[in-house]
Amino acid sequence: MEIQILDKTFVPYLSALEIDAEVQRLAKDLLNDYKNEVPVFLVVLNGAFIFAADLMKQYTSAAEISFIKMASYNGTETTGNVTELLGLDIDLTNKHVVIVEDIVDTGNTIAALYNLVNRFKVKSINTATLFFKPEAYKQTIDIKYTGFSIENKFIVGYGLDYNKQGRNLGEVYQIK
Ligand SMILES: O=P(O)(O)OC[C@H]1O[C@H](OP(=O)(O)OP(=O)(O)O)[C@H](O)[C@@H]1O
Ligand SMILES: Nc1nc2[nH]cnc2c(=O)[nH]1
Repeated sequence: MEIQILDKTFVPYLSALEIDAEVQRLAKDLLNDYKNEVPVFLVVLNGAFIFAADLMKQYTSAAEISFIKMASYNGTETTGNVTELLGLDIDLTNKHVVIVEDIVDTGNTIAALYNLVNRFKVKSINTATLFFKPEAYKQTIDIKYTGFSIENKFIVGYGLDYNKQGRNLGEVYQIK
């Protein structure tokens, strides 16, 4: 069923079951690749909060979890200007870092995060994102753990907002 958020209409795109299956697959891949390490999951607020909670519950091995708040979107458009709103509170030296994002779109946010994380001498850095928009991506950084590769249309739900609303939807909707 269509939904209305503020001035925009959205149509159902991915069900809670489909999302859950993909989160499970990503957790399995991460568990397999980091089985001999204690990775630091760096969760990018706000959008990644639901994905990160579900992913971390299924990452049943030793890990550190920390948060950073970045923002660049205003409505459905990127401002192209990524700002750090809540900084890093841990030392990443010698750590295996996994950035946890809800969505990689233009890649501006990921590029800014890699610059920030690479200020430390980290052992490795990778990204786990639930959504990836290949047609919008402008960076060369490899996104190793990708859930859904989606078309270049605005989505909401499961943590992702439209003008601050819609984050609490359990399913994902696409703009009509
Ligand atoms: O690849 P990009 O074009 O940079 O887009 C991706 C970013 O956009 C969203 O954040 P937003 O700036 O909307 O902040 P939010 O997480 O607080 O919603 C999303 O959570 C990513 O961090
Ligand atoms: N809510 C939302 N935020 C985004 N940030 C970058 N792309 C998107 C998108 O499609 N939806």
